[in-house]
Amino acid sequence: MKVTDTALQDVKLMTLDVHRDNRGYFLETFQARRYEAQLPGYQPFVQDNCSYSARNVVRGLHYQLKHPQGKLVRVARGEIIDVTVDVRRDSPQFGQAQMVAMSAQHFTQLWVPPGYAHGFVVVSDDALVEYKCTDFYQPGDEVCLRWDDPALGIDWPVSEPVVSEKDRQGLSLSALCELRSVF
Ligand SMILES: Cc1cn([C@H]2C[C@H](O)[C@@H](COP(=O)(O)OP(=O)(O)O[C@H]3O[C@@H](C)C(=O)[C@@H](O)[C@H]3O)O2)c(=O)[nH]c1=O
Repeated sequence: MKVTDTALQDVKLMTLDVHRDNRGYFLETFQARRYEAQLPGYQPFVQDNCSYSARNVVRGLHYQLKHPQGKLVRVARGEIIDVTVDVRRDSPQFGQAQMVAMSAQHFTQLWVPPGYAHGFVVVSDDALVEYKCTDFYQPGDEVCLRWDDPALGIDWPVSEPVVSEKDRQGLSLSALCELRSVF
């Protein structure tokens, strides 16, 4: 497994080792000892998620305030542009966002540590996104950062986004700063 730094501290892009033979291929998508050694802020995973989306679907940007989740994200089918935003209280890179292209074809995986908001847009006909989480889903603790807040400077590669009602109601980064001061 090759681990590559990204523009955001502690967010890592992995390229998985693929073992091919005449039957097809095999790959390890998680191995506790190896990931523990290589992922900053690693904690054991307690939940596995999977979402299926059509082209132009935007999900995010989500995080949990009191129970932040680290996420190990993999695209099992299709292609996405993954977006992470540092929302860690007191972080010097607070509010910084980055886009990372990920596809099933390239066998990549992204480590999004606790304290980062996460989302993605589907840029293929459809996409199956699987991710492991280091804490349980707690809807009452979830914060939704508005995906298209201009303050984030994210140039989403989508002209007709399909967005949930919840995500349309997301908070701006400045509203988040006010919320931050409460906790
Ligand atoms: C996230 C989640 C949702 N749900 C339910 C709630 C709701 O009825 C339905 C759809 O939920 P959402 O609209 O929040 O799904 P979605 O927009 O796909 O939410 C996900 O977005 C990506 C970007 C992430 O990073 C994830 O952590 C998660 O927040 O599934 C669970 O039961 N468990 C979960 O862990």
